[in-house]
Amino acid sequence: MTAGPPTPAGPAEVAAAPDRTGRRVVALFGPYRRRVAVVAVTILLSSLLGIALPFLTQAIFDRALFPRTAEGSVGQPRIGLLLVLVAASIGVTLLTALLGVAQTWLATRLGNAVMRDLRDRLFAHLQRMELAFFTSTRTGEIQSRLGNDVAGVQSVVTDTASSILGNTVTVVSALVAMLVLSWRLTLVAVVLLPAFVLLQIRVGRVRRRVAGATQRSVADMTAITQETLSVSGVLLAKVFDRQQTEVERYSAENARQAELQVRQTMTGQSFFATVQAFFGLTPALVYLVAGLSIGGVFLAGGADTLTAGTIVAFTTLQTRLLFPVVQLLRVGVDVQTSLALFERIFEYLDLQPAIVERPGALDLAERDVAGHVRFEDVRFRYDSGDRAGADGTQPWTLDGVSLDVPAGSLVAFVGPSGAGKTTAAYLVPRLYDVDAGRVTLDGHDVRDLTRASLARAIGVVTQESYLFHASVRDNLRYGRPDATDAQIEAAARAANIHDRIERLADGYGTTVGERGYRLSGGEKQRLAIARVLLADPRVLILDEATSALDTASERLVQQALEQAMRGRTTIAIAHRLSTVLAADAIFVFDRGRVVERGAHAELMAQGGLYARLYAEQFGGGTVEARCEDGVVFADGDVVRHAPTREDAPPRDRGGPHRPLRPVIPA
Ligand SMILES: Nc1ncnc2c1ncn2[C@@H]1O[C@H](COP(=O)(O)OP(=O)(O)OP(=O)(O)O)[C@@H](O)[C@H]1O
Repeated sequence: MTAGPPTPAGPAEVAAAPDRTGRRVVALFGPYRRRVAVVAVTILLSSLLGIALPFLTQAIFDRALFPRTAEGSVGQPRIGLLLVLVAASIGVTLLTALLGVAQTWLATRLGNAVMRDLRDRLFAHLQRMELAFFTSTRTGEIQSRLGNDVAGVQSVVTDTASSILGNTVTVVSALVAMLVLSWRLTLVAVVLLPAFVLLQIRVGRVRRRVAGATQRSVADMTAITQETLSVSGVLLAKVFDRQQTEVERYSAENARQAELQVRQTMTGQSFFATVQAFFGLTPALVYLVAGLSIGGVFLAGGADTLTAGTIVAFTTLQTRLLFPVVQLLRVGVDVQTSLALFERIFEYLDLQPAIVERPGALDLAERDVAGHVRFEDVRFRYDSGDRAGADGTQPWTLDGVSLDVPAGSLVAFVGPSGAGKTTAAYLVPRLYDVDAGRVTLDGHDVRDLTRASLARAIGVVTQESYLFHASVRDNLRYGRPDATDAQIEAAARAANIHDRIERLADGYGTTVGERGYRLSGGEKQRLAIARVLLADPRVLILDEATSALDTASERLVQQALEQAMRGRTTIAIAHRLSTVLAADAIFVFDRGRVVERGAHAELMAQGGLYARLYAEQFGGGTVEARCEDGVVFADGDVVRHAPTREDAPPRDRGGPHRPLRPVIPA
């Protein structure tokens, strides 16, 4: 079974392995070891310089400003030494600032390189995922992981490493310096630190859980926005007057998210306030303990070392400790929070694409492809969660389909809606893979061919013609990137769209697609046909669906298709009379099986399902195609639906009146 999204490990499963996630995050920096080393050295240098300052301060106080004489009293200030020490302090401060700039530059570049790799990897990985993954995942969810989740870890990746390193070095060196100055005072200053670290780990865990929920809510909101604010979504909401419902749906999720954001931000705030308060109060405690020990009340023996300079230097160091300690505790929490986001990103990176190229796959040269397609006892089912049968298995969507499409022939797939025609056609370019049996191209199992050679050999024109937000020219060139302007124009002429393009404001340079010029369904389809003509595949898969076309462009599309089919193997999911009449073979699908096969006349003679469909869908040979706005008759007449009321008499457009049958989508 290849269809359906491969299931990633559930959140609980992933959450159980934070170490593994952490290791994977560290591994992201792997390719940049040298840059990491350079950043580490600059951080080390600037932290050490930072620690040098309090010692200079101590020297300024004890040796330059208030030097002790041999007798133990305070002597005259030593101006020469004072100048040297002040100059050194200024030098150290300036150097630290310069190093800070360099360090920020290096660390930002490093972090952004890692982020760039992560986004590239994720995007490339998603491109490799099979169609089934996208049909079963909300677009907004995918966009949110690539956008919001990756953006959410950005600051952690760009800042955390240097923050952890820088602050750790500062904390450790400050502690060492404080111990050198006075181990007794150091004890007072750090007595609660271990408790804070333990608490921080707990806070981080809670924050991580909240962050996971927040990101899921962000993804839900992106999905709602994407679904409802797209052109189709807005159109649907307007025609059913459901805009208020959509507003309420958005609003409910929005409220949930706002609450989660507040919870996420507030988790641990009181903890951080406590830490801050403790460190803020410590200098006072230090003065007290120092005073008591100098007075001999407390910490006997401390008086010798506790000079004014030492106490000033010590409290300077201790205040300097506050910021990095709080930063480290915060970073610890941030890292845990970001693990929740990383888990969501890795979850996608861990998805195994179900349809991949076999090692040593055959690269069929374009000129060697004849275009002979065969289905051999093919079985396939979607992993859609549809109701299973009594034996627990889902019914087959295609159940033992065998058929032969000789090179250069035109075959038509017909059958009731949902019979499996599109599914069968999609197995040829490997949009899905068979579960049993095989599909071959010129005798090679399609799974043994390289993706590139298969894509070169097979062209697909789907019901919905998708255009990118780009110029007409670039959209057409998607079919053959090296096509010349002359080739593009020739393809457009063959697809009956050249004249229309010429009438657009900027001709071939006009932007179409997503937010570009709105082309009609028929025009888009003709552009899609021109695109496939440019690619010039040996095999053409064609979903003819005419129900989305208007009668005016139907004839133009039909002519374009005739061009496209010429000289290549064509598998048409047929909705036109002319196609079934011209087909070398017709395969009639019903509930996943081919129930009838043969040319039109043979099938009519059998008087089975085809004969019935022919009577219904093609009006027994009078209807060429049923379109969005009416019916095109075989003799070229067009009858449109009444524009407003269903029961109004049909308007005649250039032909004799005929009773209008309801449009039956095939
Ligand atoms: N992505 C999917 N996931 C799950 N089930 C699907 C998916 N696509 C199609 N199906 C189901 O598979 C069956 C065959 O669908 P298919 O689109 O191949 O039919 P069809 O004959 O081409 O119909 P139509 O003429 O209406 O396009 C249907 O029951 C359909 O609901």
